[in-house]
Amino acid sequence: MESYTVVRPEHLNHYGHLFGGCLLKWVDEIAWIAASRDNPGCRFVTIGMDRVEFHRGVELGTVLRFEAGESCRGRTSLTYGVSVYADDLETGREEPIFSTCITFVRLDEQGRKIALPSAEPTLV
Ligand SMILES: CCCCCCCCCCCCCCCC(=O)SCCNC(=O)CCNC(=O)[C@H](O)C(C)(C)COP(=O)(O)OP(=O)(O)OC[C@H]1O[C@@H](n2cnc3c(N)ncnc32)[C@H](O)[C@@H]1OP(=O)(O)O
Repeated sequence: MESYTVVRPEHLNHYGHLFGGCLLKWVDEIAWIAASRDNPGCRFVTIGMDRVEFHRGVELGTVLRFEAGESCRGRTSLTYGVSVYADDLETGREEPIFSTCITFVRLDEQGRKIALPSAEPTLV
């Protein structure tokens, strides 16, 4: 799944760059939407996020492109890889700025973990 957002003033930290917490929120939300759309009827909660590293500051007005896709499926959990790119609207080029993997667990109505709809676990 692909999604875009633009970095606005309310997303900046006190140094004037994108606040990392905002990026993590977007990444979690977009991966959750992708998992929920790919698995209709399933309720997912986030259980874990892989290594988080910010190697590049992101400026006000930057257009961010998010790419999320399933990378691994277990019994009750599935993992989505999310990559984030900064688009340069002047040149049309884009630069990778962040990536991580997020794991979700399927819950039933009572909040207990339950098996995913598909039969066999797969690993990448
Ligand atoms: C949801 C409703 C929305 C309503 C519409 C509004 C939407 C608006 C916008 C949405 C925005 C985004 C939303 C995001 C979703 C939250 O942010 S949810 C909030 C944060 N998350 C939580 O509160 C979950 C808290 N955790 C728990 O309740 C329990 O850990 C759980 C989920 C019931 C699991 O129970 P557990 O005994 O800890 O699980 P355990 O057996 O150890 O592991 C279960 C599976 O997870 C795997 N696992 C365990 N630890 C890890 C780890 N660290 N890393 C990777 N995998 C792991 C295990 O390998 C296992 O996998 P399988 O082999 O079964 O496939």
